[in-house]
Amino acid sequence: MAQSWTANSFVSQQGRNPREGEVKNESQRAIKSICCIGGGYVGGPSGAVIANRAPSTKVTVVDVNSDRIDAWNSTKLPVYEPYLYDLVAIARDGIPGQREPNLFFSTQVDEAIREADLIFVGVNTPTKTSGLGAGKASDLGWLEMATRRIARCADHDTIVIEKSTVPCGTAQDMQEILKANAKPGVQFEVLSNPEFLAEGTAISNLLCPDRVLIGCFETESGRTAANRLADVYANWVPKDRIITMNIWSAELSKLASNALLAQRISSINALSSICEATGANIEEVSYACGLDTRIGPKMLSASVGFGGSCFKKDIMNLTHISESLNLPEVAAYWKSVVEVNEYQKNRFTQQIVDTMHSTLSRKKIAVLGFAYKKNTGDTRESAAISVVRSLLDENAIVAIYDPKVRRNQIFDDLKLSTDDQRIQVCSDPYDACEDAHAVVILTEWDMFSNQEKRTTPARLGKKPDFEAALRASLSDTMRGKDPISDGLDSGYDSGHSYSPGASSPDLGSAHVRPSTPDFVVQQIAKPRKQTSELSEPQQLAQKKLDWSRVSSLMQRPMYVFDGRNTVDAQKLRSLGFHVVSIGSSASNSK
Ligand SMILES: NC(=O)c1ccc[n+]([C@@H]2O[C@H](COP(=O)([O-])OP(=O)(O)OC[C@H]3O[C@@H](n4cnc5c(N)ncnc54)[C@H](O)[C@@H]3O)[C@@H](O)[C@H]2O)c1
Ligand SMILES: O=c1ccn([C@@H]2O[C@H](COP(=O)(O)OP(=O)(O)O[C@H]3O[C@H](CO)[C@@H](O)[C@H](O)[C@H]3O)[C@@H](O)[C@H]2O)c(=O)[nH]1
Repeated sequence: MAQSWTANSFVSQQGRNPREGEVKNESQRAIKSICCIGGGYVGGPSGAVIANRAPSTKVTVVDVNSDRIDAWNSTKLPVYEPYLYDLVAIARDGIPGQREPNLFFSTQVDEAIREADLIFVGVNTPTKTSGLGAGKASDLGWLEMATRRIARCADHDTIVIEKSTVPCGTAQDMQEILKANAKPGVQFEVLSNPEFLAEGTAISNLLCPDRVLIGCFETESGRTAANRLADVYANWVPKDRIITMNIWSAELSKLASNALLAQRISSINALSSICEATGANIEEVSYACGLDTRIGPKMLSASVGFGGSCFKKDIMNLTHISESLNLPEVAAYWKSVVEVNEYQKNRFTQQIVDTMHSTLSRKKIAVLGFAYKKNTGDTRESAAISVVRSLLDENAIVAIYDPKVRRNQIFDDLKLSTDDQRIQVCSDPYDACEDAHAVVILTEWDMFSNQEKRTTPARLGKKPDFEAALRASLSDTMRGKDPISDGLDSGYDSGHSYSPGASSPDLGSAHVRPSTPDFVVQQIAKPRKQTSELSEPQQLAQKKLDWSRVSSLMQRPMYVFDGRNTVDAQKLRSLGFHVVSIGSSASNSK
């Protein structure tokens, strides 16, 4: 695979974004038709948001999986994501008298390719399970198939966007495949536009992204294509958040972001085991560390381990790339992030067994939550899969409740037949808890929490103004001089992320999530009024678990193992539960 690891980004080479000051020409005319290949967790929500924010553009999401497409065309979408249904309904069905439908879901892949000016390729790129690089490298088979299909079908110049997460150099490969197979006279320009949405908050992330990265080849046609894609995003994303850079930087930035995020979780999880072995409490440690603005509070919640389809896959891919570049120490560094995650899952199960008198044999364990995180029905790489498997190995009977994961999915993930008597999948959490010896919380669904707001960190007031504080501190010694305007060296470390005069960053809860912007709430308010239904997130919020009722149903002694620090342990202890939380010392658990 062709790779250019030394290429500098346009931003650093030119000292400015290359989009600045460029004049639009004919080849930059507005994009009229967009195709998203791959109608999964990325393609579906991305298509819905583009269609919603660019109502004069036709957006067609295509997939080879007809069940998925049927679901996108129904009222039961194939993925659960707060506010997704509302956005899909507006763009797919239109609003009488206000807007025409401009979002379509189809299996007619060739037709959608032919019609499109711009094609997002958001197909799956899972870790290879066999062959060279098995367990580490990405399987690029689906991406290559989609690329060849574009080359075969497109009959006019088309911009092809690599949306899937891929190793560096993949865009170059796509460009070569397209060029070699193009119809006469048809030109393609490949861009990298990695997606940073997190499931459960996809709509917020897509509507209000921290940044949009557009990587392009350093040619005139590359920059023109990047500008045209930037114009699509400019329908709703502020221009300063749309960053253009070289294509390899964009590809690597995606893997790098995930690796850095996962590394924080493995770091805090490694610290959680030190807390358990001492008298420290991980929530307090996480809060204290997160107040340092260089560290910040996000992605610092200790847990039973990270899951999801991305972190492990992308870090193993980075490991593989490092090995291929003969950088074994770098490979070992990133691999250790995944190893600590495995350790955390095993450690949690070990705690359950140790606490329950070293045997789970024939004991009923209620598992609350099976998805890899709240607000999604996705179970890919969920920590729950390995924990439940270990519980079964200990001969426990496991009753599972999750508000969004389908019954068959759970059996598939556990590789068990649906008539296996050791597993009960319950549609009611109280059925799962009835006669249980222990409750194990594996997903942080708000409905399991017994506290108003999850996690301890309180919002702090605005950070004191640096200049004012400096003036106040030095006024005595300066004898009338102004320490700032008179050029006193403050000794301030410019490496700090906090710069004098800048406003304080958000110091909210450890698992900070952006809220849905007002313009979405206004739009979705209309269909809701007609049906007077509650949105799905609202319905879920109303189903809060009654822990007193749970206590009346369980066997004695009652254990709660909180793998997500979701409950207020003190409150549960007052109801007679014995609570074991991640990262609290055993002496605090009684
Ligand atoms: N899930 C996330 O939160 C997330 C976030 C950012 C980036 N990503 C990346 O985005 C990509 C897609 O992820 P996902 O979670 O949406 O995957 P997914 O498995 O949910 O969806 C991929 C879809 O692509 C379809 N597909 C595969 N080959 C096709 C082809 N040739 N033509 C038409 N359809 C085809 C599949 O049938 C499937 O429905 C991956 O590279 C992933 O790493 C995922
Ligand atoms: O403080 C935290 C935050 C998260 N998690 C866990 O980490 C996993 C991943 O969480 P999150 O990052 O919120 O979800 P993903 O949907 O996997 O999103 C990640 O992976 C996507 C796919 O590449 C990227 O686009 C996103 O930016 C990146 O956050 C989940 O199991 C969480 O429960 C923790 O244990 N502690």
